[in-house]
Order: sequence, then C-alpha cells, then structure tokens
Amino acid sequence: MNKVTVLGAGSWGTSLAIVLAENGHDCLLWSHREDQANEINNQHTNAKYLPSVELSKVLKSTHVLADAVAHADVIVMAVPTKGIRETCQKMMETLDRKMLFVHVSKGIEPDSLLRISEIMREELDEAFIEDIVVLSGPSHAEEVVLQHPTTVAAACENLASAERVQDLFMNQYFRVYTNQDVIGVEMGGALKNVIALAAGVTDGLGFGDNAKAALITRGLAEMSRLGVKMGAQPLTFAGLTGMGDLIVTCTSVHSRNWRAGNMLGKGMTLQEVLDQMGMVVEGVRTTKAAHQLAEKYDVTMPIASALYEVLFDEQNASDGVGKLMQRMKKHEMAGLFE
Ligand SMILES: NC(=O)C1=CN([C@@H]2O[C@H](COP(=O)(O)OP(=O)(O)OC[C@H]3O[C@@H](n4cnc5c(N)ncnc54)[C@H](OP(=O)(O)O)[C@@H]3O)[C@@H](O)[C@H]2O)C=CC1
Ligand SMILES: O=C(CO)COP(=O)(O)O
Repeated sequence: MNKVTVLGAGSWGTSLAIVLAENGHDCLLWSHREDQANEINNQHTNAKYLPSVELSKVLKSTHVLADAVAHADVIVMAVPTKGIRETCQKMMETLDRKMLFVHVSKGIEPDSLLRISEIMREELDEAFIEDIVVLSGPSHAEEVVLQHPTTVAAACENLASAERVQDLFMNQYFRVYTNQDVIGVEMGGALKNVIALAAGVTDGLGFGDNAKAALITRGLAEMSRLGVKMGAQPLTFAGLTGMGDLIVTCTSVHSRNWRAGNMLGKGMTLQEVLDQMGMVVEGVRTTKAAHQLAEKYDVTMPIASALYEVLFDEQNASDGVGKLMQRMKKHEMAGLFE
C-alpha cells in the first residue's frame, strides 16, 4: 500500500483517485474548494464533475494543501495546465521531503512553451523531486469510473519510476504500459486536444467521416513533425498517447475538446462555448502554444494554424476548412522523411 495524494478534484483527478483507492492505496484527494472536499467526504459524490457516480467511501478529501502534501509518498498532479505552476508554487511552501510526482494533465503553456513536467521542474526544488512520471493515453474519466477497459502509458526516462507508477495504477480494467519517451508522450497528449477541437468543428459544420479521418491522420502527421523536431521518438505518436488518444478524443461525445469544437462549428463564439462548458478545454490554450511552437521550430502545422485563426483571429470556420483543402499540393510524407 502506498500513500498517494491526488491534487485536483475534477473529473480526471477524481476518477484516478477512485482507481488508486480501489487498488488498496491510502488515497487523499485535494480540492481547492472546501465545499467540494466536504461533499466528497460526506455525500461521497462529486456532482459537478462526475454526476451520478457514487464514490468509494474509503476515498477521503481535503481542501488544505499542507495536509494533502503531508499525507503523501506519491503526488498525482491532476489540475488543468493553467493551474500547474500556481499549484507547484503553493506546494513549495509545504514540501519538506523527496516525492515521486505523477502528472496526468495534457497541455503546453503558451508563451513559455513548456511541457507540464518542465513547468514542474521550474517551480519545484530539485531536492524534493524523486522523479516526474507522465501518465497519459486514451482514457475518458466517464468510462474509467464505469470500469471499462482502458489503456494508458506511464512515461519517465528512468524506467524504474515508470514501473512504480505502472504498479500503482494497474488493475483488471486499467492497463498501464511503460514508455521512456517523455517528450513524445507529453506532446502527443497535449496536441491531440488541438486536433480534437478541429474534429469537433468539422462535425459541427456538418461534414462526415471522411473529414474526421483526414483530421486524425493529417493531425497525427503534424503532431509527429513538431514532436520529432522537439526530440520525441517518431514511433511514440503511433502509440496510445498519440494515435490512441487522437482516436478517442476526436470521436467521443465525452471529449470536452470535441464538444467545444462542435459548438464552434455550429456558429457559437469561443466565449459562448467556454461559458457553456464549465470544464477545462485544454485545446484552446494549447492551440496558441502549438502555433507559437510551429513558428519557433519552423514546422508546418496547417490544422493547428487554421484552428488558431478560427479561435483567435475571427476566421470563419467554414472558410478555414476551405483554406486547408486548397493548400499547395504535397507528398503525403513531407516533413516526416527526407
Ligand atoms: N477528464 C478526462 O477524461 C481526462 C482529463 N485529462 C487531463 O486532466 C487534466 C484535468 O482535467 P479534468 O479533471 O478533466 O478537468 P475538469 O475541468 O473536470 O476539472 C478541473 C479541476 O481542477 C480544478 N482547478 C482549476 N484550476 C485550478 C487551480 N489553479 N488549482 C487547483 N485546482 C484547480 C477545478 O476546480 P473548479 O471547480 O474550481 O474550477 C476542477 O476541480 C487536464 O489537463 C485534462 O486534459 C487527462 C485524461 C482524461
Ligand atoms: O484526454 C482525454 C481522453 O484521453 C480527455 O479529453 P477531453 O479533455 O477532450 O475531454
């Protein structure tokens, strides 16, 4: 049994806390809201983020970060990308020993262009970091709580740390593979949200499966082009955290990114969409970051660029699709192989 704290009581943090508690670990879930921590402890529900789910009674919650940190040998970071830096800064006020950190968030910080593990290393004192392991893959919270078969990867350069996280989470419905390509796994998880937003847009515009298949495969090509330039292994993008997560996010009504894109395609403004979602849509900020990364690394990312114009430059979504289709003719493998 391990003592594990999950930071962030949204849909993913809560689902993973359930997995950990069911696996027999002493799991504490931190919410930054006192009323939500009380609801989890007293009603055993998290109505906003996992409606109609009865949480395990052994799962405890706190809103006091110092207590959450004091509890743990392992800390799982499950706050949205925009909250990672601030949560690490608050943790630094209370951390007093080395910990194994796991992060499960899928984003890139605009402007700094840092991946999550890089933000964590910037904010947390190296003396307190045993290792940082990324847990990522095709895994909607709504299906994990129903114990539907799910596969993910635990990635860390140090294989022993990845294997420790594999052992923490793995059970009969949650299968964890190890991987040592941290850049590839983080970039796949973040960039698939951009493509899923675009897939939602084409569905919202009324296009069909051909357009969806085009976005998934050409999306994978531009994700791989950028990731490889940043140091990722090309094959990682063909795995769970690349193609696997693209499929699940681009084709599922559970995906917040797909749903947000769908509303955009139907004509709503970005602000109207975000107001209606009430949950994190990571792909919006990551589209900005991807646009900046494409410039920095001189990589062609037509889908991310078209989406950037729709989100931030008032480009009409239908015209955006037209522009993508009328790009100069190309070799299918351009930019992937010499
Ligand atoms: N949902 C899923 O199926 C999966 C999600 N992920 C990733 O997990 C991460 C978290 O997503 P998810 O749980 O779905 O998001 P949700 O929108 O469901 O929940 C986000 C949670 O984080 C809290 N929060 C927001 N900002 C902060 C902050 N600054 N400090 C502390 N807590 C904060 C929110 O609180 P409040 O209510 O106050 O806003 C809420 O409890 C994302 O990066 C996502 O891509 C990965 C795999 C699957
Ligand atoms: O990452 C996810 C599934 O693997 C969740 O995707 P959304 O954030 O789009 O819901």
